[in-house]
Amino acid sequence: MDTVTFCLQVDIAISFDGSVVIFIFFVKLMDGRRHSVDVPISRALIALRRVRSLRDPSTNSMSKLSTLVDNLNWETNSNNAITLGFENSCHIDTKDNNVPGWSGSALFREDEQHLSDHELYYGSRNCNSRLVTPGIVEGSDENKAQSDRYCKDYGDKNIEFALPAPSSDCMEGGDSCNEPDEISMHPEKRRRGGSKSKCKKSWHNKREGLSRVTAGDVSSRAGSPCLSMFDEAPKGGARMSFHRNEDDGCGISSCWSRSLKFKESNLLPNVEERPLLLNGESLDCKYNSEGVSTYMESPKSLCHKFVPKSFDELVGQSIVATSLLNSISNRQIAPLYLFHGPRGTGKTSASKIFAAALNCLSPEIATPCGLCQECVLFFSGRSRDVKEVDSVRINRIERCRSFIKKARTPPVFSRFKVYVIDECHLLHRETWDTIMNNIEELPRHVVFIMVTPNLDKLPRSVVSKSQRYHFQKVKEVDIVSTLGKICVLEGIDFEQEALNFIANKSNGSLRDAEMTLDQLSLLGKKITVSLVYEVNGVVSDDELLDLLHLALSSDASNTVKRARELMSSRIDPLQLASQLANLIMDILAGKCPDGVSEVTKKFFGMDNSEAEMQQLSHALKILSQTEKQLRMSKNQTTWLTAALLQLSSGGSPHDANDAKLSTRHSQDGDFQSTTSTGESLKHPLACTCQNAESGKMGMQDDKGNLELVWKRAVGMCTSSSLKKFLQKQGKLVSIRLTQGIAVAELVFDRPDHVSKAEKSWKVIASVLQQTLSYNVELRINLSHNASNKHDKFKKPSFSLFNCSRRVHLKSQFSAECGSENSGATPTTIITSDKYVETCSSECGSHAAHMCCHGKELFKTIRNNDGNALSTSVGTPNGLLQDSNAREAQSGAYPLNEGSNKGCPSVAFKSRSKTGAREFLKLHCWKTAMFPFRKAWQLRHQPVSERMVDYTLHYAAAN
Ligand SMILES: Nc1ncnc2c1ncn2[C@@H]1O[C@H](COP(=O)(O)OP(=O)(O)OP(=O)(O)O)[C@@H](O)[C@H]1O
Ligand SMILES: [Zn+2]
Repeated sequence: MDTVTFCLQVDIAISFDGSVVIFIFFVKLMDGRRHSVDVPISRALIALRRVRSLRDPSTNSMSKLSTLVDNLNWETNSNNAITLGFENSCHIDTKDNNVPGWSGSALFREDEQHLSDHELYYGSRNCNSRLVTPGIVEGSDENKAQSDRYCKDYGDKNIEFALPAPSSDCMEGGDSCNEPDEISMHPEKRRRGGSKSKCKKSWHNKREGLSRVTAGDVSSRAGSPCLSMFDEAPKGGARMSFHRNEDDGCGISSCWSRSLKFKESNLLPNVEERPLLLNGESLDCKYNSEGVSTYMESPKSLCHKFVPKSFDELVGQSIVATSLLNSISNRQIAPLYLFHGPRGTGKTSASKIFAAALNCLSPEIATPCGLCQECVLFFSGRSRDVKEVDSVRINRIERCRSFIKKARTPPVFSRFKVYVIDECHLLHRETWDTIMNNIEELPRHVVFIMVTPNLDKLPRSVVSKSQRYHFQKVKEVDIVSTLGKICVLEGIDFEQEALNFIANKSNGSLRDAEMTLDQLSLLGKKITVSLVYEVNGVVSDDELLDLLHLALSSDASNTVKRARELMSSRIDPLQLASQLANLIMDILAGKCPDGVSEVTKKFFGMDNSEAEMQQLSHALKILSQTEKQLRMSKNQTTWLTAALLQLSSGGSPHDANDAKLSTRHSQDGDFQSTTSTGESLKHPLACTCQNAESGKMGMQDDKGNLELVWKRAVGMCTSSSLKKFLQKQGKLVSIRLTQGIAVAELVFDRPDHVSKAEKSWKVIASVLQQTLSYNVELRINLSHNASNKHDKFKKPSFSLFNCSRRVHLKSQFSAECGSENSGATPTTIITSDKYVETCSSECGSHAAHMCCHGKELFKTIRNNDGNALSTSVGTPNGLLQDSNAREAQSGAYPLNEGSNKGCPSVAFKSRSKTGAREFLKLHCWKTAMFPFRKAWQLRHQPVSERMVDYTLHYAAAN
């Protein structure tokens, strides 16, 4: 009689609602070969019965689940399957035969009476496990109340039915390979109680030899996500274990804090169509009461949704990606990695990808595959061996020690225990010390990935001992193409220009770009450039250029108007300053932004002269200083406006009618090229405006520069005696820029030298003007040392004063000054504030302000705004006669204030652009006594309290 041999094949599965199904098949043996491995059903039952041993994670009590298991209801159905149901409404049901596998955690819900919510680890496409559709077994009413209690008690707890994985000890030669059929409450416990058999196969081997699931492993392998894992796993290791998503108290969160939480059911009917790595959606699937998947928790943002999950998806970091991949394939894994670089460039994402890749079981190089169990565990935020560490929490020393202690224990499932410490610059010195002291001794399976945007804040020893990977800013072109892809995938209508603009403004941060896009997409409109401007509170490049042009043209009134207009409604002052600075940098780099008008494109021509470039770089400096000030200021609009008015001070006045910058060239053509001490030497004034915080423009004297300037200026003197005198006795001690004028301070050691120099002040001012290409205001002072010697002459009540003379480079008209004596130094005003008298007479549209003292007559011409336009001493003849400038003479206003003749408003307005504002603080000072009448530096007075300004037409100075 033929004997037909059968064996039992048992498959076990868990359904959508958390019910457990056991399928038992009778398999006929043919030709002495069996098609499946026979496993005694008792073994499977034992496995499930061991659920009793599960502890209540909150109370550590076993009782509740024991009762639960007691309520298991075994039934057979027409498919010869045995259905295991929980009595009560906890039932078992799988909806689709195509379910490739299972491993899930059941979540007991208060509002539902059955195991309503479970988690599923995706199975491999290659998985051959078989599942049949069982009938639904409804639980009886008798135990409803009891079941309710469980549902309540475990409302927030996950019961995880985790598939066994090869013990990580296999790699480390640890103490256990998994004990068959063990059901443990926790991996740690499992390990402790596990078999001591050694399993030393290399991790690499685990990637190979996928084999079919057989009945021998039924209870665990059915639906294994990655079969290769189980080829090396101990047999039949069905495991059920609690998993608590709680912090273990040592600063290690048990899952990726930023990963999508795997909260909901994911027994997807067609997992192949939802590759894990495509986007975050696949993790957010929920099953409703009908078992139909709905997307419950959509990704929070585009950044979230398009978080890169493989090295391929990491944009613009190919060198880093290649290097990391090679280190994995060459198995050269360092204990400490340091990912650093600007924010939003993919460091954190890359650390996760690398962590996943380290443990990925795929034989493919392009890891992580996203499909193997390790990847699935990891990307669902449930890996127990890859953890994100809160850098702030482990700053407590005991926590740090506990963290290190835990790191020593072998991995639960994976090859490597990977700890990612984001924002690691927040770690304290002691924490670093603890980590670094232990890092050498830690087992090879421990890998730290430190992430920081700020390498400078890390201890040097850490930096030098780690494998550093720098994440560069993502290129604009890469950002644009990534945004484009996202728009296409998301069905967002967009203008290419808008994407270009977003990319341009995101400063190399893909995250910033994605966030902007996200925000714009929520408006539900086509993303256009104007929409981007509006939403982001930025102004277009054309508008910026317009403002910059006005500011550089010294068109004060329009600059103020335009700036106010923009800042009142459209843009934050800080943002405007930063945009302007960026624009200037673009101009300096010869980079023309897209979409600007033809006229404005002229700004970006390559033929900007050196002087124009200097003016721009000067403007850039002012803006950068202003930005610092703005951060501390409450009145940002005013300060930015004030700064804009200073932009023109870096060069010659700008011709408002010309789209190009029009700074005068230095007559000394080779001045910039012959200097040798760097950029600041190219133009001595370029470095004089460092001290904006103090409210002064300049006063940062570069000794070498000043000497050079003085040498050159003196060299231009035609009179050899003067040249000699100035060379020997004179010293240029400072140059500072203010309102487009270079205020040069000369000192002499003796009062008679001061007097002598003053007699030649026009020549000195002129040669300085030629050297600097700036309007020059000259101050001739006695040197500090010398003045100390003459302390006896000082009178505190009057102090000492500046004598300043100003030479205007380009103004049409200038005020004039001078004494009666042609060519002689005009007599300095010898009066104090209280003696100033106001004359109410009018000069056309200009009010004349007169002050008298002794023999001198001073007057200040003010326009209707109250701005002083010029000051005169005595008759205008002195200087004009002295200067031989007929042109200037024609513009000189007459002494007779009542007449309009010679006092054209245009002339004065032009004049006012460069210097009028300074005149607001015009004071007349009374000197102490002879011989200090003109040459003393007022040490304890603000330098801005200026003496009478003498102005000289540029031509006159020549
Ligand atoms: N190189 C990149 N490739 C692909 N996506 C990126 C890249 N850089 C940033 N992103 C996007 O920005 C998001 C945030 O990136 P990530 O957190 O990795 O940047 P980070 O450099 O770590 O920033 P931070 O220093 O602020 O932590 C990602 O989810 C992704 O959407
Ligand atoms: Zn993988």
